[in-house]
Amino acid sequence: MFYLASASPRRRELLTQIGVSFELAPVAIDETPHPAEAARSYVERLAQQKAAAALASLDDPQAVVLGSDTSVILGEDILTKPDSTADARQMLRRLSGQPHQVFTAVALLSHERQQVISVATEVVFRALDEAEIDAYIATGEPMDKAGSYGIQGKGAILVDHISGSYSNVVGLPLTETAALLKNFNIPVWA
Ligand SMILES: Cc1cn([C@H]2C[C@H](O)[C@@H](COP(=O)(O)OP(=O)(O)OP(=O)(O)O)O2)c(=O)[nH]c1=O
Repeated sequence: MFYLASASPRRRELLTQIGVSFELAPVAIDETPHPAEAARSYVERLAQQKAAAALASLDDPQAVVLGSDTSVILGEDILTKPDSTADARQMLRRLSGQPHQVFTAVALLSHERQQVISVATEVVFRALDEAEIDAYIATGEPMDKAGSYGIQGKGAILVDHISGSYSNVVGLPLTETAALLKNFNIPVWA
């Protein structure tokens, strides 16, 4: 059986989009970055930990589990989900007019083996004014999303352009995920 170790509605929708069948096995882990932890190491560690926690909670020797993590990287800083509207405002101010990177890691684990990959997409916001930032926060959309925006929702209005995988920004890089699933004999396009 194939399990998605995620509470993210985006990841459910993205996997369903490419015709993958799965059961949900969401987990909660500590998402605090280690001191001076590099972005790629951070997202790969969390994806692996989410998948490992789900695998350990399942009574299924045949289980294959997918864990994933998405973070926004601005310079040296890792922007995760905001913990308040003030935090969201601060992140959106910093992202205004700036190129940044979105990293998503995907870990596939079974009791026999594991593979972890990560993908980076560059996103460039146009310059935002305070009124726009406030109006966007008032929609409620930023609060459960890394970097305080959702490119697939109303946040699309903030984005000037991207370079790289779009689905990676939303929460799962589909091309690379399909390749990983193939390695574990999980069918896509079903
Ligand atoms: C940048 C960006 C992030 N996101 C979302 C994807 C992720 O759900 C979320 C980042 O938080 P994550 O910790 O990666 O995921 P999650 O807590 O939502 O779910 P789980 O850990 O159970 O898998 O931000 C968007 O939906 N759109 C975007 O444009």
